[in-house]
Amino acid sequence: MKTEIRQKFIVGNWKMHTTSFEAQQLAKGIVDGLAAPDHVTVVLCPPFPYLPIVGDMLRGSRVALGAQNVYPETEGAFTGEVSPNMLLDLDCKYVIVGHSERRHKLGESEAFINRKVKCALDSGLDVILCVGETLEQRQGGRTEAVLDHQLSTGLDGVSSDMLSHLSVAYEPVWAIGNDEHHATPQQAHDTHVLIRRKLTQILGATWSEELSVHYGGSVEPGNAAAFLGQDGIDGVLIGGASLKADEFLAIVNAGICETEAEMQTA
Ligand SMILES: O=C[C@H](O)COP(=O)(O)O
Repeated sequence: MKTEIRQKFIVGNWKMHTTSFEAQQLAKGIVDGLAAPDHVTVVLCPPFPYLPIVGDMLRGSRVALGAQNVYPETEGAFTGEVSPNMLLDLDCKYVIVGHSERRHKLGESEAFINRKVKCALDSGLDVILCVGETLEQRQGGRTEAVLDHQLSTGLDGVSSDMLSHLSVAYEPVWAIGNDEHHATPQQAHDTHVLIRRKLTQILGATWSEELSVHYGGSVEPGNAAAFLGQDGIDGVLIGGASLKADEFLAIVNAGICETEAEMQTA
């Protein structure tokens, strides 16, 4: 049985997928099919160019708009970058920071990710900070040390009055979009325990209990309930399965069922 009930999050990260038409249709399919009650937060993170189109589709619905990245300055000579204010101007509420694809494919450093976390929070965005170890790090027994470092540096200097706008997503790099290696719900749970312990050290017990910690890595309709049913997993960050409205909605429904089951046993 879960020890507490935190708001469930179901976040779709479309990564660098869809055309403008597909983005519009996908958002429409999700809005039309959604029956999420208040205790489930649903967020869609389309590519930057499609934020306005998707934002239009989400207006008046229960689905929030999020971005996949942000630059840690409010404005200036930063060719090709997008500021927190621009995201807010497009009605974004959330932003993903420190996704493993940006850490490993685009070389983002811990210090840069920390600047993004603080700038986005200070600007008024809600931040989803991603952390996770590579397969090599896991096999080398370094998972806990890697997560400790990512959390300590990522959250360095974040003031406590901003913490209600922060959540953490655990995404083992080896389990993302990977047909060969999948994390089991038990592995995800065990690592969430490590993360919660580290959050307690950094933020104190009260904030650690308040903060939502999500799981991401090959979540799909068939396994979503097993992940969402784990004690300490408060939501899921979905890549591939968020690109089909029916699959994404099935995962949202798994979140609704898990939360209602928890409410009955609380
Ligand atoms: O942001 C989402 C994660 O990278 C998970 O992606 P995936 O569901 O395709 O494994």
